Amino acid sequence: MPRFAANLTMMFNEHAFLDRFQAAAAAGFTAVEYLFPYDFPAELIAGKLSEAGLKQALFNLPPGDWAKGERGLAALPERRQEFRQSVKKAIDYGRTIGTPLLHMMAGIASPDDPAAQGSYRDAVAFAADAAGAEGIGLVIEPINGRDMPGYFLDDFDRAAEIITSLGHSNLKLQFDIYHRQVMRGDVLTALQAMMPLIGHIQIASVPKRHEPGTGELDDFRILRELDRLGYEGYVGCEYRPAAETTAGLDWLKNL
Ligand SMILES: O=C(O)[C@H](O)C(=O)CO
Ligand SMILES: [Mg+2]
Repeated sequence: MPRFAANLTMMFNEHAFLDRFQAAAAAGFTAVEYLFPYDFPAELIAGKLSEAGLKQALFNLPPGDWAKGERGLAALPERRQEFRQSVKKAIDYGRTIGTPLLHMMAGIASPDDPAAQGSYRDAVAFAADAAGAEGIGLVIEPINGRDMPGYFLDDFDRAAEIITSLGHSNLKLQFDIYHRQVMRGDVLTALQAMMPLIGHIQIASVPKRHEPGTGELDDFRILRELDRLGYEGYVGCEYRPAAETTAGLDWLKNL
């Protein structure tokens, strides 16, 4: 079975964020991911990882003003300077925390807008170069429009084309099984076809985004397929527990 990373933004919400590291370790996780560490000093996050004996799998670049509905800056040409500062901040955090991957969100913009398209491609190249210079990988993730209306990167094939055409060795796809099923289905075929491009995978049940094994997909068959396909990255558990987090972990114990 693949290596799993607890998503501390979605899971263990019974605890304050900084206490979730120990809670995840106590529940048997060896790695974590989360959206944003920026409310805390990077050194404090690094200390929590070390105390809990956890590996960092991934976190996101700053998204702009999340509370105001911003979901990334890369496709917003008027925000180029702020975007470039966000890349530096994420890399500074990544250097201190020790993450192998950073996820760059695209932003709320029309995928048909040529200015947004140009801004996004330039941003991906800039961020991949900057992260690569530090030995860090960059992933981009198609996100479905039901959960995130107006999100620029709303198509797996377009994400694959950007990755392939830009050709950065550290630029990979974040394949969220939940989003794939909501957007397009055809999960196993897409995983097989895109495996050379995939740097990170996430899982949650569809449609409720709860624990794997509680939705319309045979999540456990998909996880076995990842083994067969030779996937060696992490699977991020980016799901909202249906009830108390540890009470919902039988799916992991019974794998
Ligand atoms: O929502 C998701 O699936 C993404 O993984 C993310 O990082 C932004 O919410
Ligand atoms: Mg995701």
